[in-house]
Amino acid sequence: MSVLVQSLSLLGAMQAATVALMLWLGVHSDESRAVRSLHLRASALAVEALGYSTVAFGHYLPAGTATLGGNALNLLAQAMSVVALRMLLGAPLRWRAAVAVGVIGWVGVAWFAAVQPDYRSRVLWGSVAIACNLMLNIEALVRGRWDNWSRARHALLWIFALSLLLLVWRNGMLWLGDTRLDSVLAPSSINVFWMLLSGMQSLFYGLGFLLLYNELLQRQLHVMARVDSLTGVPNRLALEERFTGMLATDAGAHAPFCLLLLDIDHFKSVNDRFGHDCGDKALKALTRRVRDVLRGTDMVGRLGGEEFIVLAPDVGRAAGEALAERIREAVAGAPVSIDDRDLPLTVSVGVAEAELHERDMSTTLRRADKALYVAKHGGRNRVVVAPTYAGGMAR
Ligand SMILES: Nc1nc2c(ncn2[C@@H]2O[C@H](COP(=O)(O)OP(=O)(O)OP(=O)(O)O)[C@@H](O)[C@H]2O)c(=O)[nH]1
Repeated sequence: MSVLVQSLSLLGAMQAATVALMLWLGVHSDESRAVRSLHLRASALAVEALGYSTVAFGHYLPAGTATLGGNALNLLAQAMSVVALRMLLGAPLRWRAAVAVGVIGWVGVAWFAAVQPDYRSRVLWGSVAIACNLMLNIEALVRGRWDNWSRARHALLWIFALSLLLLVWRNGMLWLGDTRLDSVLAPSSINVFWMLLSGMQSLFYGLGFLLLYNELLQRQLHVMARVDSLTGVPNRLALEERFTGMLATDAGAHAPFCLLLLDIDHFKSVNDRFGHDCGDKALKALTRRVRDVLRGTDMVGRLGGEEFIVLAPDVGRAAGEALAERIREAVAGAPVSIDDRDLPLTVSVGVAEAELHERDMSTTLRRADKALYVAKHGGRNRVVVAPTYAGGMAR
């Protein structure tokens, strides 16, 4: 079976153009870094498709166009891809390094094509430039936190490692093998394999890129779904997940932990007197005030409205009550400053120690809520501890 390199180039061009279209049209348009990186990668693929086309139609173009133009387009596409991947990963873009690699790569290729024609040296020079780009990609992938490792990162790393191997194989065959070639268009198994595999590599890289984008998006959504958009603290879902996690640890390690339910007193009057906007700022200020009292292991989150929850690990009923007192005093101790206005705030707190038979947050929350009700009816700005199942209401 014989395959023309030109036919494979045309196939490579069509593959790159198809993946480019998929990346362009497959995501909704917004100004996020991830979408911009995807569009940049799509543009790189479009440039790559042009590069393949110059090789495919090289015979119809003026002499030297396929070599000089094709390599220029290819190196440009590579530089764009490096920046795109780094943008997606949030790594420093290194676009100067990517452009420098492209320019130096192209000057070398042009030198060994026009000034001192030598096909093997030309390929070697171009390969070193491609290898530098691959190393920039690999560096972006392996930097950062290891708990960010994902299937997409592994897949991309494999694709880049195999691309490096392909470069080594091609140069090894050209320098050590018997075949003497003078062009990528010359009919030979080395050229056919090179063209076939490099075309597939850009296809796989495009798909790996999309996979990584998808994973990052899912991660972002996971985080967004657990943050209260007004105050920036964990929301109810995050609190429930943390509670369940603490319950599992508690069951294993027999360490007690407490849930504190905080409710701002007479918050309606803040909204009524100073407006909803001022009320929002008061909620943010209160969150900061509570955070300042807590240890690093405690978690404060917003249940909704003017209600907050504090989850305090390794804290029994007595220590939970003391913590709630500290929070109450910190809030009541000094007014919060909002728009040059000093606003006195107080909170009522219901405290409940989680019990081992409670399977999720709602049961403990119900007991804390009853304690909070008692605190509100006892005059507000106070702490009440919920009874254990066996005992009565504690003060
Ligand atoms: N600004 C602002 N107000 C909110 C938000 N969520 C809930 N509220 C307000 O919080 C107030 C809660 O009022 P109530 O449930 O009557 O409670 P309260 O006035 O704090 O009285 P007590 O809890 O009984 O001390 C209502 O006015 C809500 O509109 C919010 O996100 N922003």
